[in-house]
Amino acid sequence: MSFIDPGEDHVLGLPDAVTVCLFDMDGVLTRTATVHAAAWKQMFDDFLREREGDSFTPFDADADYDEYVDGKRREDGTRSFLRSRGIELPEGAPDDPSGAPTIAGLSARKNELVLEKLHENGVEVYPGSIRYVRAARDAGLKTAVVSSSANTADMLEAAGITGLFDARIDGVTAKERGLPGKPAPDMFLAGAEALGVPAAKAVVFEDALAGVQAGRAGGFAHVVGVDRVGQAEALRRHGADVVVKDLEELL
Ligand SMILES: O=P(O)(O)OC[C@H]1O[C@@H](O)[C@H](O)[C@@H](O)[C@@H]1O
Repeated sequence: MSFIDPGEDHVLGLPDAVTVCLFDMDGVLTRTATVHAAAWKQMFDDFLREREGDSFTPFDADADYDEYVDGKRREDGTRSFLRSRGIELPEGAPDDPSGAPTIAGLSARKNELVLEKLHENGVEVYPGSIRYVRAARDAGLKTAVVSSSANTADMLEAAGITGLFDARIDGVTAKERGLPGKPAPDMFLAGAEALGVPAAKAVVFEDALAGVQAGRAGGFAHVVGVDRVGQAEALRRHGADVVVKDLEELL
């Protein structure tokens, strides 16, 4: 276990070997996990109502989101929640109409809803996280964003924080390179590789259960769980070495 003695002088709460920080985006850097959760709920509830009538059991934007959807690539999230309800749909094609009863169609509808909500409300950051990223860079560490979202580049741009990262591995690059999504470690490993280090020199910052699981599976030097929703124990169980409510706590 890589518990860090708070009495020792570790830079930014990290083991000495660490030279690279890999940050998840939604829920770690930006306040967008709740936007995703709301879009998933609207999409799944519309689908379930249509399929099962008004007595359907709604998608739980906390429990179902955390367990089946959070941190995963879009289509993986769609498949994973439907499977939890015993529903198997055809994969469909990328140009399926939004909302069509296929994995592609429902995933397209979810993205439409996310983009609508972000367009209305903009993208907010967690100021403590941004201070932490700046402090890491000032301390000479390299930084990357590793997010399952295919909207990562636009979100970073909308939040005005693109320039704070040396590399980006996201839902688009994962698809291009055929990388399996979180909880597989491949996206984080690609992030470390992009910055020229092995996993043993990199730290993962994650708020999603699938994300800390990916960090643990990749053999990273340290996995920091960021608990925004009161799931500290579950984050530890899935692989976090330490859990904080905000990265500010590590400054
Ligand atoms: O639909 P997008 O923007 O490609 O994002 C995919 C997933 O990206 C993850 O970062 C979020 O935790 C999920 O909620 C989201 O669904």
